[in-house]
Amino acid sequence: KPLALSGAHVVVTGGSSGIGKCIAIECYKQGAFITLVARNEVVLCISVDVSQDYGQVENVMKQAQEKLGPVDMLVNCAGTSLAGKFEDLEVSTFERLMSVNYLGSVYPSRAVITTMKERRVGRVVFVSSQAGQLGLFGYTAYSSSKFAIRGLAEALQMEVKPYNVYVTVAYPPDTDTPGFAKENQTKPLETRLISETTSVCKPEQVAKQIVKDAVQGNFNSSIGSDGYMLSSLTCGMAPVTSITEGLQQVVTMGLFRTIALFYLGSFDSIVRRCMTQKAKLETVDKTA
Ligand SMILES: NC(=O)C1=CN([C@@H]2O[C@H](COP(=O)(O)OP(=O)(O)OC[C@H]3O[C@@H](n4cnc5c(N)ncnc54)[C@H](OP(=O)(O)O)[C@@H]3O)[C@@H](O)[C@H]2O)C=CC1
Ligand SMILES: CCCCCCCCCCCCCCCC(=O)[C@@H](N)CO
Repeated sequence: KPLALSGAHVVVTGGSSGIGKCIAIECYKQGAFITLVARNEVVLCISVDVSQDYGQVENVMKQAQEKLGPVDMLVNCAGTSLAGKFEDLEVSTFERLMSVNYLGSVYPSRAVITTMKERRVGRVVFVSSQAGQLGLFGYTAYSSSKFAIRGLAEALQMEVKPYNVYVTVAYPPDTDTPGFAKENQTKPLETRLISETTSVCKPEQVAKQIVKDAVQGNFNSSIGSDGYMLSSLTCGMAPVTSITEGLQQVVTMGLFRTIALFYLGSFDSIVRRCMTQKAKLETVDKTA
């Protein structure tokens, strides 16, 4: 049964910018009471780093529940990205992305889940990425933190389903946000060229889709035809929301794997081309 957003209490982490901000606005439009959680302070916002200390996060959730009542829907959207070759990324970057993207989703969820189970009401939304469905050049640190979210979500969904609590994992493509602009400042050429396979989405559009899927209790939330293909192809042992979804996965699997092989071939050739290009430039530099 869909969750009625009118009068519901929705907590959005990462709600001060980009996709999270748009999700908050979308839920507000549908009549929900909103708590925003981020480090910077904006309207109606509680300031906390979601990845630092569990006690702090638990406190923030308590505060939010005292003000606006029990949380009906939690959207874990706080996250960050840094692209670079494996050998160029600092080890501390791996730790930071895992903290913010993975633990930053564990803490808020852990703080609200007991009440959701008791009330037999709730939605927990995780914002992964298309880069959480396949590993790409430049995303050794980012992709792993986004893959981790999927494992968490699958295990949690199996635990809480009998309590009428539903988990959604969203896999957005590149989306036009301040975070995306920042990521692009240091993105390797290979990563940029490969990512240009899919077009850049508007955050409002991504937010609308995520809210819709969360309200309906869909485990998977994706956007566009490549998003649809990726989700179908990588369904693995993910929970299935409807018979139609399951049938579609079964029927399309072979076809989508075939298409994927062509994409993989083109990604490898992009990487190879960039490598020979760089080698050429280096010999030119040396002879000059
Ligand atoms: N834009 C894109 O191309 C895509 C983004 N995504 C994912 O969507 C989510 C949102 O991305 P986007 O809108 O681009 O990001 P932005 O960088 O625009 O916004 C990130 C939000 O997260 C908050 N945040 C970051 N770190 C922390 C922290 N440690 N504690 C609390 N809040 C934090 C920021 O607030 P503050 O700085 O105030 O703390 C801000 O509100 C991320 O998880 C990202 O990985 C997925 C696919 C594509
Ligand atoms: C049948 C198979 C179809 C295959 C299509 C494959 C397309 C792959 C493109 C992946 C782009 C990566 C987006 C990462 C966005 C992100 O999370 C960052 N921008 C965050 O800032």
